[in-house]
Amino acid sequence: MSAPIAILGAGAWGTALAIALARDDGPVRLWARRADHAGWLQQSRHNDAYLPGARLPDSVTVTNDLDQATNDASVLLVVTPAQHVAGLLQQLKRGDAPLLLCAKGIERGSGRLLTEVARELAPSRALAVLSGPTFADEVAAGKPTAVTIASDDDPLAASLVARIGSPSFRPYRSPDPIGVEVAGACKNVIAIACGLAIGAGLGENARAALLTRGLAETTRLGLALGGRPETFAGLAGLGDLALTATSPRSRNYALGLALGEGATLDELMRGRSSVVEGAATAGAALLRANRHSVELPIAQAVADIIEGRATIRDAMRGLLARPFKAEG
Ligand SMILES: NC(=O)C1=CN([C@@H]2O[C@H](COP(=O)(O)OP(=O)(O)OC[C@H]3O[C@@H](n4cnc5c(N)ncnc54)[C@H](O)[C@@H]3O)[C@@H](O)[C@H]2O)C=CC1
Ligand SMILES: O=C(CO)COP(=O)(O)O
Repeated sequence: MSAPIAILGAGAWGTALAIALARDDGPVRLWARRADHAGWLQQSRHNDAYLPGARLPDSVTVTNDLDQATNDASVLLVVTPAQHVAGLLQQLKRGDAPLLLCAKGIERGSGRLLTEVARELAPSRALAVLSGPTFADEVAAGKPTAVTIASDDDPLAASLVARIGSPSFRPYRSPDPIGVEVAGACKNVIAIACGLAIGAGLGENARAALLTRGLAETTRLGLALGGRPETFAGLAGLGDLALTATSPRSRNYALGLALGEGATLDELMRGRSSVVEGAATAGAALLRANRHSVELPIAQAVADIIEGRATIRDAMRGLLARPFKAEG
């Protein structure tokens, strides 16, 4: 029997990962923040609030007790929204089980990548990052999916691939956690921009241009932070962008689409429980990029719209008025 895997966060993605990783030979523990939610999940085996239609296998135990979830676990998957990762890590006891960071975002206010947050708050633990084109409902349904697992520690990445991989959930190893993180965080911002373009009637040419130039600016930021160029053409880069920035099933793209069609951010966020990571990451990515003198025009436009500094029309006009330059 393998050691338990702990999945910290019982939203759509944590639930889908629990289902994908459940095996007869190794228990999975799923930690939910709220006791009532944990109790309901454990009893009903369904997560109607975040992933309707999926069923938790019997080898998954749900708890809201963090110590119980993490005790003796071989690895802790961190699957809360990015802005809550620091809060979660602060509650973790010291330990040496590695962290596999599965959230996609950059910390608002500090501009920190999640590996940087984890290095500061959980210094005793080895780190890896999981990212890629992964709609949670498809993973939960066992549809074929490929992801990147990246770590500076190659034996750790290899052991995670061996434990997590299956014919329908195929992890590829990468030595570039920084590139993978930057790609996964920024694709949400670019997806908002692509939704905005379609919602505002600018057309599919405009969306393709935003997607491509969005990947170029993401790559610039990633390289400035120490990432590798090939990562941005991989699953966590182009792969996830192709999925998220073209599908109304993406929450980020759908937010942009609705804003472009005239809804207000207030209307779209009011009473909402599911996360739209790109809304917070747009400003956080800019903050980080400014420190490295990297220009992110598309993220700037998205942040200006989301943070109320520009109308969609003015922000898009600003992008179109930029000087012509060499591609790259
Ligand atoms: N849903 C998806 O298809 C995928 C999501 N992700 C990433 O996984 C992360 C989690 O997303 P989802 O599971 O989709 O979220 P979700 O929108 O389904 O659920 C939100 C989750 O956040 C939790 N939460 C709210 N406030 C919190 C707090 N203060 N502290 C801790 N947790 C809190 C809620 O309890 C809930 O579990 C995000 O970074 C997302 O980008 C990555 C790949 C796929
Ligand atoms: O990260 C995702 C797919 O890879 C999910 O995207 P959304 O958060 O935009 O729904």
